[in-house]
Amino acid sequence: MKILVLGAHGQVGTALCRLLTAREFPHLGCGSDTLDITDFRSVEEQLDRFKPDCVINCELVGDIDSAERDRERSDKVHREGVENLARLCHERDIVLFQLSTDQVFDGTKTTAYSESDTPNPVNAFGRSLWEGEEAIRRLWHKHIILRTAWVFGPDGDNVLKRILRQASELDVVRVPSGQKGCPTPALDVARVIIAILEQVGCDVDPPLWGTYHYVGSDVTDWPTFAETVIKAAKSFIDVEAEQVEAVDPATLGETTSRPANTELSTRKILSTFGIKQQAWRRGVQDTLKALYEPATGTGEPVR
Ligand SMILES: NC(=O)C1=CN([C@@H]2O[C@H](COP(=O)(O)OP(=O)(O)OC[C@H]3O[C@@H](n4cnc5c(N)ncnc54)[C@H](OP(=O)(O)O)[C@@H]3O)[C@@H](O)[C@H]2O)C=CC1
Ligand SMILES: Cc1cn([C@H]2C[C@H](O)[C@@H](COP(=O)(O)OP(=O)(O)O[C@H]3O[C@@H](C)C(=O)[C@@H](O)[C@H]3O)O2)c(=O)[nH]c1=O
Repeated sequence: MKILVLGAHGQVGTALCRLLTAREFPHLGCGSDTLDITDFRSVEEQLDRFKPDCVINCELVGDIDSAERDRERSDKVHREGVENLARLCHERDIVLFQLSTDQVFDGTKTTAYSESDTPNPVNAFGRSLWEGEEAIRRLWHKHIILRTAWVFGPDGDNVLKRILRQASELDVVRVPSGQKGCPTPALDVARVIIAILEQVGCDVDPPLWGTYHYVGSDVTDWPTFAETVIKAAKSFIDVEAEQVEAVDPATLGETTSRPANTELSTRKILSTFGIKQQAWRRGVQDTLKALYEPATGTGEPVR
């Protein structure tokens, strides 16, 4: 199977390309410098040049606050770009693997969201990704939409790295209160993508196309995540921070509302593909090793 990875220089894209190389999958990774998803002509040309069997879209523009400030940009990448991609994949019979987000849900549920729960995004970011998902469902049945959340890892920028920066400089690490979710190591997302691809590539009957959730176990909040990171980091670096404080998100510069609870259920991915959730705490250890012991960290921890 020949694979085209879009967003190849991001957290998930980097981990994925590394794994694809290690497992000898023929693939091509493109960053925004080589392929801008909003340049419809270039996307078409690249598909016709490389002729992939599968496109994995790991693109993401900005974050939740920047998507709110520049809705047009967010719509262009997450909705229009994805819609175009789905149309082109349909025309060429290419499997489309799209990553999506917990932010499609409104957070009012008190238990975990399953794939059959109806999305109701509360911010522009979640809305544009949800509309991108819907375009795929409308246009091309040979797709996998994989929703994940709170992604962290050694590559790119993320909350874990922000916490480490604060912890090495300040006495108190401040993180947002009032949000529950499931942190997910980027490397685990990459492994899950490959595990799914290996199975959908086998022409199983009934077909396994559709929407799935994968997140790390178990559900937590930012203060608990920060405490875990700081405790683990003490084995690797000098840590100043003695305390984690949960604060009003607005005081950290958050200008956009986030859902209060985005716990995602992973029952469907387990029952369909046999993919088990991994503990995010393990991912914290692995990430710290990859950051501070790069010579011993292979990027693919042994489980
Ligand atoms: N990060 C998270 O917490 C979560 C992520 N996800 C999903 O996982 C996926 C990967 O996320 P993650 O790896 O963290 O994202 P990153 O922000 O780390 O990487 C996204 C990549 O997308 C590329 N990109 C942005 N705009 C364009 C464009 N117009 N054309 C082509 N490429 C573009 C950027 O490329 P370049 O660097 O070359 O500019 C960037 O490297 C996303 O689809 C996202 O929806 C879901 C839930 C949570
Ligand atoms: C800038 C800053 C933010 N924060 C807060 C803001 C936010 O509530 C939390 C997480 O920040 P993030 O940058 O991950 O962004 P945020 O945009 O909240 O997170 C989301 O990203 C998108 C892509 C998703 O799909 C979600 O699953 C989720 O991971 O950290 C700090 O604690 N310290 C800081 O210095």
